[in-house]
Amino acid sequence: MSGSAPERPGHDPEPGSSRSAQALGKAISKIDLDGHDFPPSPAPSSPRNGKRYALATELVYTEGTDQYNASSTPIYQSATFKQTSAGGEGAEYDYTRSGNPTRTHLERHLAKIMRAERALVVASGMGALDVITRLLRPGDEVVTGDDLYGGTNRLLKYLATHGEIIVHHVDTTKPDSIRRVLGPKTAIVLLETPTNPLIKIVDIPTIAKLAHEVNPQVLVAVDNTMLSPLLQNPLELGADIVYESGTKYLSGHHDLMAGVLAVNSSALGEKLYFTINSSGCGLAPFDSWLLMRGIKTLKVRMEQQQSNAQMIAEFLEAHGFKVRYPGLKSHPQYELHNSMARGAGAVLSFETGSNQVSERIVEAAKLWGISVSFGCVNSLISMPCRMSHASIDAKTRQERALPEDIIRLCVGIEDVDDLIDDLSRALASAGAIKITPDGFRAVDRVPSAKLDTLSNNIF
Ligand SMILES: Cc1ncc(COP(=O)(O)O)c(C=O)c1O
Ligand SMILES: N[C@@H](CCSC[C@H](N)C(=O)O)C(=O)O
Repeated sequence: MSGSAPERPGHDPEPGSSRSAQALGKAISKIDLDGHDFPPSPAPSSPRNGKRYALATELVYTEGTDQYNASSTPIYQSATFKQTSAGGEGAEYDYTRSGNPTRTHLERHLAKIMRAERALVVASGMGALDVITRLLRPGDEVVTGDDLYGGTNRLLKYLATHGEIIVHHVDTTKPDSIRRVLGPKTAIVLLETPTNPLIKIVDIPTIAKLAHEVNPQVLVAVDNTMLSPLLQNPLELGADIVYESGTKYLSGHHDLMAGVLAVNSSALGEKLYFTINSSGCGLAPFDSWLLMRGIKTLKVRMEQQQSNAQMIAEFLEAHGFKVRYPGLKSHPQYELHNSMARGAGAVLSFETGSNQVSERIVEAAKLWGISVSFGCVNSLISMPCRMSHASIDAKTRQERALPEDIIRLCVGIEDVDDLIDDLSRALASAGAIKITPDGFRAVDRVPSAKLDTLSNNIF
């Protein structure tokens, strides 16, 4: 029999028939068979051109230029690169401080996932902030928050003391308090959101717009360490520079230190690169390789950490603790956070009303390691005022209403029931809970006057 098969409603054309070929042709006309719409990976220049894969795919998909097609980009553990001519013309690399193939591969991969024109990697998160602050000149002003990572506060204090930089610490949850200090001398507005450790949310789009209106030269820099590019893209919210501690979620295993910077202006990217090359803080080849490896599992790690964190936050809140976590509807800036981010992250904090009780909880926990930092696959517990934020003096901590008893939980990927059991045991043995007919409740040690002050102060 010749000719096409008769059309039968509800049935697919027979495979191999010309009708089936037509249907296939129609379907695949929508498919970019040669992949022309997709940028190579890592994208060499502007990853914003053309079609993009979903982030989950982009995180793991990379193509290198390795001569043996190595699946994992090799570690170019070499300080120098031989040149083919005395003038070194045409050579991409000469010296690892200036550039290294493993680092370049990582930077291009990061530019793609951070939706940036250019990404740069340095030796630590503080190194990244240091590179940004080298843009400042004596007399310049920086506007920043009153709840900041301790190390950030320390570097800014150093610059104020030794670098003739004027630093304004204001409540960045209130754009009006930023407006009041913005002026012609403002060079950088430096934001953290959620803040570490009070988990306050800062409105990046409103503040960026405001700062650029008052002074178009202002650079809005956002520390995105608490969320990572998986959950928030500050460049798309109006920031000029985003930086992160790669020591945290991006690497995920607490086995390296790294800092990441990303921008959408090539001129700004060149300035930052100039400082990195001049000061020699570029990330080493081995750490670049290790960070590249960590990034591939960012999504699976972060999703598990975040879902564990949500359950732990709800557990603590349900038992009467005052919990700070943007995944809780009780967070006063829940809506604002969700307007900017795709998730709440995995860092939360809570108070007990007593330094001694907090100390006992931290020391009684077993699965929760007593450690600074966050973003690791293991769960961590800490008292910020004694640990990560100890470099902020006690008087300043008090002025900024940083509760001394605050406990920070940085949730890992373990089984959530094990984490909750371990925490419950620690709460019980520290005397932080009392038995009730329905189970247990937090012992209320917070004086009501203090609670009023706290609720006026966002919480
Ligand atoms: C929010 C935040 N930003 C920056 C840093 C600095 O990163 P690093 O320790 O990699 O220098 C940290 C922690 O150290 C941090 O918590
Ligand atoms: N001793 C260190 C403390 C690092 S804190 C690391 C991390 N940002 C956190 O918030 O836990 C220092 O003085 O910097």
